[in-house]
Amino acid sequence: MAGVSWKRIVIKVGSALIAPAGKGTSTRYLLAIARFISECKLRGVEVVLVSSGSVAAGRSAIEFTHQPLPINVKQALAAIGQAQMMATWSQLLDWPCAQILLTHADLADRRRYLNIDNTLRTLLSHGALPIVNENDTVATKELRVGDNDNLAAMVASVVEADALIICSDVDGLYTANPRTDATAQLIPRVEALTADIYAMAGGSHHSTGTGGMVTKLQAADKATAVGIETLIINGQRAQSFEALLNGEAIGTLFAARKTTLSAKKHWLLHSSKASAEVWLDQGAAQAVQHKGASLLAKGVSQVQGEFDKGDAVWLLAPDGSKIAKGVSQYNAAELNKIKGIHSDQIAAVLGYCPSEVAVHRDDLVVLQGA
Ligand SMILES: Nc1ncnc2c1ncn2[C@@H]1O[C@H](COP(=O)(O)OP(=O)(O)O)[C@@H](O)[C@H]1O
Ligand SMILES: N[C@@H](CCC(=O)OP(=O)(O)O)C(=O)O
Repeated sequence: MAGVSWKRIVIKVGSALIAPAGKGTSTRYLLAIARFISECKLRGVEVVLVSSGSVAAGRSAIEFTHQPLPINVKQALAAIGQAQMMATWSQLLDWPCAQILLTHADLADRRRYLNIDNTLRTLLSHGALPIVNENDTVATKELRVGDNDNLAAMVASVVEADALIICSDVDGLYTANPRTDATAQLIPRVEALTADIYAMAGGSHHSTGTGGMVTKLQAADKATAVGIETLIINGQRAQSFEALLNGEAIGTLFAARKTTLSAKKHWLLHSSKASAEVWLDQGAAQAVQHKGASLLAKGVSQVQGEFDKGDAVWLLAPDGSKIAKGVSQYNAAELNKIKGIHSDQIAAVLGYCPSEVAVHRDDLVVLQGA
């Protein structure tokens, strides 16, 4: 394990640690985490904290009996609790704490993404501690990441962290949910996020948690894919942090994969939002998947969903499997008109031809295993 030889880390802290009683905030577990953060910073490691807990913190102010909480109520509680959660961290840390609230829409927009990147790096270079959470009060279903495990992986990718440390209320990934299966065994190291590994993960057992182990595996998948090693540790134990500082093995370590993707392609793959689908004919699917080719309008057989020029879209093989994600040079209506035709006929059909290709190879990522 790399221990404190890391240069930059992202630490994600779940609601169960911030609000062990299910509401309000408590320093019970945060004290050891704050000490760990301070020790890392003193040793020259840059730290970004992704902290959940605004909804749970807000619950101390207003009592709601409905379960699950309606979305508008969660948004109201987040608005109350975010300030309380930030204040609790600020009390425990001798460093300037900077609040960063993000939605998926912010990360999916290339310009906003670059601004987020700049702000985070500026804060780090000035010794501040960025504390990131989802902007729950403004995020609708379509705009949100939905859970802070995946958000933390995206943030780790933005700042090109060496490690993502997910602090939860369980020792790591077990072969099954240890709360329901007494025979479950802790897995100390995972080399690849296979279907067998995903099959081990269950949901959360408490009402403040989002996603349980499933979203932690998704986060590990995202982070390790871009070369960031990921750890799930028990943030309720102070010993977890002592072990990390001593470079001892703890929790579950997900080994980083070797990556050759550019930063732009990382963004495209993990942060850009794509919902529309562009279906390819067999020849185009082969060329995109195996020959590093751009997608020409001629190879497009069907366009499903709405998108603008510059939006990310999924590229599908004739059997409907997703083979790549790319930025379209045309909006959905235009691509529908020019699908199946040669590039030199685009101007005749549309009256203009801003691009010879529908998706340029530089703006396209082929999915691994596709
Ligand atoms: N295979 C598994 N190994 C470990 N924990 C699991 C597993 N499957 C489900 N879980 C559950 O996931 C929980 C942690 O996720 P969650 O409650 O969302 O925490 P957090 O608030 O830290 O994000 C554990 O407490 C456990 O109940
Ligand atoms: N953004 C939400 C937390 C969402 C979330 O992922 O919670 P958790 O599973 O406890 O990390 C909040 O601040 O309450």
